Amino acid sequence: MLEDIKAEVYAANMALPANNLVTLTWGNVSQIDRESGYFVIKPSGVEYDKLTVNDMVVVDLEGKVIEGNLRPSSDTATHAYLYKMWPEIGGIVHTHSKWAVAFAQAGLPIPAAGTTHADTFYGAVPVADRLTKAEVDHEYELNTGKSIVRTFVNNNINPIAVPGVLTNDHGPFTWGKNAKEAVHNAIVLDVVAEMTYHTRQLNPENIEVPQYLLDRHYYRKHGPNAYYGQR
Ligand SMILES: O=C(CO)[C@@H](O)[C@H](O)COP(=O)(O)O
Repeated sequence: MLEDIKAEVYAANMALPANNLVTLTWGNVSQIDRESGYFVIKPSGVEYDKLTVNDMVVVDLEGKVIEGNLRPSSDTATHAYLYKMWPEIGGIVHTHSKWAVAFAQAGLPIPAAGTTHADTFYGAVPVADRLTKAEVDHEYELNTGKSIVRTFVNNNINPIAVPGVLTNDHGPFTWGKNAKEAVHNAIVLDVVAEMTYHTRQLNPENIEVPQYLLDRHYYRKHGPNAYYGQR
């Protein structure tokens, strides 16, 4: 099982540069095996063109390395916290995709400006609170995870309906049932960030998609009555 997940996580990590979501060694993808409680994540700081499936690191939810010779991603504690708090997610992606990072650095959420957004995110993609100096100085990555969950709890946002967030001053995290779906959501997030930036330039008065259209487009793809694509 973990060998299969290693292959999926490796492929998902390689999809980040392939889709222009990262530069250099930025970003990371993981996927959890809920039976064992272990998750597989990319190693820290390894160039993507040098990465191999055997470099993937298996860690437990405390971040302890279970299998692998390399240090796991520096964001491992963020992934672990999200897996602990949200048992229904199976894969997590962090990128530095440029349009989403622009919104994150501006401290702005990405509003649901159209159906492209609504297909994947049932509402605005929120921006988490700026971390305090104390949160950065001590357990930064864990506190990044806590800021994400706090944002969803305090704003009553369902993380399954809105599978992404902008960490303030930093960049996007997305998630899904597995690593592949989390990468899909990361791709959509950056596309809609760029679209929304231009939409706001053209007509800031017309930025929010009406609720009835948000409902139609989201539930066309999600939920028991979904009819998008093939069975
Ligand atoms: O946010 C950052 C750097 O600003 C990190 O998330 C890097 O983007 C990836 O780190 P590793 O996963 O290679 O440790």
